[in-house]
Amino acid sequence: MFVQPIPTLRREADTLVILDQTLLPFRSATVALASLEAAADAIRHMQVRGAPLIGATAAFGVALALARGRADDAVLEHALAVLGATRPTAVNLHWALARMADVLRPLSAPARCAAAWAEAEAIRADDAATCDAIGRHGLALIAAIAARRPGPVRLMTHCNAGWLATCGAGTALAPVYAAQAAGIAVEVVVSETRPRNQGLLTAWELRAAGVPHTLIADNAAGLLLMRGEVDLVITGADRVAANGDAANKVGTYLKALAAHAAGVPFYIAAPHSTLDFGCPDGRAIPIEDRGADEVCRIRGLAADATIAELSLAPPATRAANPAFDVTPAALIAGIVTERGIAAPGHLAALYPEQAR
Ligand SMILES: CSC[C@@H](O)[C@@H](O)C(=O)COP(=O)(O)O
Repeated sequence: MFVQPIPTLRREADTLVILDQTLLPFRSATVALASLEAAADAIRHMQVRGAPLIGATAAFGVALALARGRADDAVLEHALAVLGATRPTAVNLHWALARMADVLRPLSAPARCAAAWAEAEAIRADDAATCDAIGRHGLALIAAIAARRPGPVRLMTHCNAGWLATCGAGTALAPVYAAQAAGIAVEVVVSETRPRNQGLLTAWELRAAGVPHTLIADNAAGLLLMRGEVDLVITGADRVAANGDAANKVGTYLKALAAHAAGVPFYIAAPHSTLDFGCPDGRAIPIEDRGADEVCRIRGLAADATIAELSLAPPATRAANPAFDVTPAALIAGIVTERGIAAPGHLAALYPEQAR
């Protein structure tokens, strides 16, 4: 089982201790969240991020709400509503809250608090096990390429779908860590992922794990794919529709298009909590619009080692910031799940109970 070098979240007494991802890759620090509002803010402001981790944090957010006073219906429903409105695209958020609601609604108020902590912890543990299973299935893709030719397998990814985004090994990076454990050489091409630069988080975790990697500007991905410098692309997802269309961090679609044109297989790695059979196709997936500030400003480490923010654009520049895009199923070679790899249109066969 993959062990996170620093837990992305953990319960400590009646608080939730998270690794604050807004400080990475510059500084690694944890923060203790003690209330519903603190948990909701941590999700909104991306102190925690990545679809599975957002879901787990929301589950613990419900426990925090119930631990702070009365655990009656009004408190529970308020917590579910506040957390449910934090970020719109990752369906894991709604999946986790629905799981909490199913367990907690039938209980009496006095029984709810302990049950909420227990269920949140179960969601955390399930996610860790799920990531390991995704790693095992994705490893087969990497091993097949390694068996065909000498040299390291060259894998491209986008955003951060590693351990930082989950409670375990990650989704897209779980096969990379599994390959490393199996002694198969892998090199990862990491795209920067403007505007929030989650690719820098990927570079940070790969560096710590000793996995060779190269950071590229997002716009360099097409050239590398066209030149045959990449063997396969694997990204995570925030929501996969019933037909296999997959929403992920903005820029994923362009990589899938370029991979398709270059004949390079493009895979999505996603757990059951990311599958939304209620969405018939990608057009029904809500796309988060974040503030223009994220496009017009940039954070970095200043010469005095403080984290500094700089303006990139002239004042009052109008900027749009759609945070996700949708890759059509036709561009996806397969979806790597904890139950195996499915062709995008065949997810229901792997998850009949969810598809019903
Ligand atoms: C295992 S995480 C998969 C996705 O959640 C990830 O690729 C992504 O898009 C994260 O977006 P973020 O905005 O950083 O939460």
